[in-house]
Amino acid sequence: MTIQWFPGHMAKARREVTEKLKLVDIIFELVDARLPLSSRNPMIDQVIQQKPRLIILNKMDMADDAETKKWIRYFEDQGTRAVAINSLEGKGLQLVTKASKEILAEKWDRMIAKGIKPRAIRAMIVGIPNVGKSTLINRLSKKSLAKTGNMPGVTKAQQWIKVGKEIELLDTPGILWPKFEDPEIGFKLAVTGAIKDSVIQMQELAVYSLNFLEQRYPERLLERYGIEQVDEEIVETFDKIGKRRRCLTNDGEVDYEMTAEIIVRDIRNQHLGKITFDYKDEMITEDEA
Ligand SMILES: Nc1nc2c(ncn2[C@@H]2O[C@H](COP(=O)(O)OP(=O)(O)OP(=O)(O)O)[C@@H](O)[C@H]2O)c(=O)[nH]1
Repeated sequence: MTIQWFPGHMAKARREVTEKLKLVDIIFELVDARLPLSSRNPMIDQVIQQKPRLIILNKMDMADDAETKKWIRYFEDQGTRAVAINSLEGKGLQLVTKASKEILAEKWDRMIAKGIKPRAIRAMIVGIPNVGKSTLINRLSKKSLAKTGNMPGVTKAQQWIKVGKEIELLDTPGILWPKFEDPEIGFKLAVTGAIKDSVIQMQELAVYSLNFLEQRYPERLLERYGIEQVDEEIVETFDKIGKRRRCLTNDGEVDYEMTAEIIVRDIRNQHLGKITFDYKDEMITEDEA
């Protein structure tokens, strides 16, 4: 699957994030809990440099809980704090405040030791499209609608949202882009809805998804579609699902496009349960390779 991306947009987005970097104490890097690596911008480390960072695995309600735990451990082993939340329902938001305070505790202590009055922690959300940035900002701003004024000394007006007493969040997130060139990542982004369907080849995506489910969640696949076993050739399983779902053309042949759409929709609507598409073991093997 080839998906276009635009280096011009990428450079502009990067510039915007870099400009705002100096306004904040910490970056909230929002990722999709179903794709904790594939939904990251591959240049993120260079973009945010040494700025303290909290990785927020959003949409935890859609990801495999056991895998989410492993991912949090993975990031923390690498020296970056990580928390899992559900922005839609506002679950886990207190972890964001707690972790931010812990990450910045030493810096704040140093400020206090120098006689500087402690102030709210300033933060900015960055993440790829569709990862839930606006939902999180809305959710946090609902808790406290009061917005602070523009920051003095900043030419461009920045709106800050107060999150409790302890955090001030920039009201516009930084948008970064995923790594589109890798077809595997393209499929993962597509099946989780991060890429518009109009640029996706649905049948290819459904075949990728079936192969993935066969490897990782075979029992769910069999149960959902009432099939006894997955065939060696995934196309045959595809065929069976089409027949089961009565996705047929006027001549009684399986309508592959319709079947593909059903499979992808079922995954997105969680009819196959909570699924994580990035696996820590697979990623570690890649890293080590
Ligand atoms: N299930 C679930 N859905 C979520 C969660 N957070 C966001 N969403 C949904 O994900 C979709 C994208 O959310 P947005 O907040 O628009 O994402 P964004 O990162 O601001 O997207 P862009 O504006 O494209 O950059 C929406 O349909 C949200 O309702 C979550 O924690 N759980």
